[in-house]
Amino acid sequence: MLEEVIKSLEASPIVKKGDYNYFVNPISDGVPAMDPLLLRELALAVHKYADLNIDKIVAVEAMGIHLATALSLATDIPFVVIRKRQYGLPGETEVYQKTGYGSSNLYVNDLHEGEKILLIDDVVSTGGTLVALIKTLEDMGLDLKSVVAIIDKGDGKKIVKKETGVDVLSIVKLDVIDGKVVIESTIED
Ligand SMILES: O=P(O)(O)OC[C@H]1O[C@H](OP(=O)(O)OP(=O)(O)O)[C@H](O)[C@@H]1O
Ligand SMILES: Nc1nc2[nH]cnc2c(=O)[nH]1
Repeated sequence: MLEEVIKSLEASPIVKKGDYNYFVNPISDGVPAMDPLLLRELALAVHKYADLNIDKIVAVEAMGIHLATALSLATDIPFVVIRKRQYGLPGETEVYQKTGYGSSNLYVNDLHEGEKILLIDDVVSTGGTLVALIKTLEDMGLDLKSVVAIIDKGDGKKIVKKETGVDVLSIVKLDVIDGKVVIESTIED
């Protein structure tokens, strides 16, 4: 079921961001172009393995948005985006996000105490983004039924588990070794 996903990830070029080995892929960058077959494989895999007894899908800007959109169309569940833009709307919550190569603020809107959600992002790597978001969303009283990071890079998922106790659902586990993406396992193994 994940043939296109694996083929595409193994072909990812690596670029340096300082010391950080950053793979470039349609799933996580929209570059090169995303083959709809690949997007469909991802949506089907999340549909199959995630808890979809939820009120909302919650996407992290930018590269969670297309994933949330595909899942929303497949399930008829609405989605909301955690943005990098501040709106200043009532109840807006700011979250500081630090990755292996940068940082920014994220802004949570239209999520309310007691709602059941699925949080989705493309990659977990240092865990900085998901750890900060999980802590904030739990503090807000949200019920995180599933936390999805399509790609678990390095120790990403392990770090999130250690810092928050949450099991991230990932579809592919990979690492960058000697300048290449190496797939270590998939959810189908
Ligand atoms: O586990 P971490 O080290 O936090 O890395 C994961 C985060 O890095 C990327 O976001 P980025 O901030 O680069 O934004 P983008 O989605 O706009 O590309 C990715 O989309 C995740 O949100
Ligand atoms: N595309 C991409 N996104 C990331 N987010 C965190 N690490 C990475 C990476 O290596 N590549």
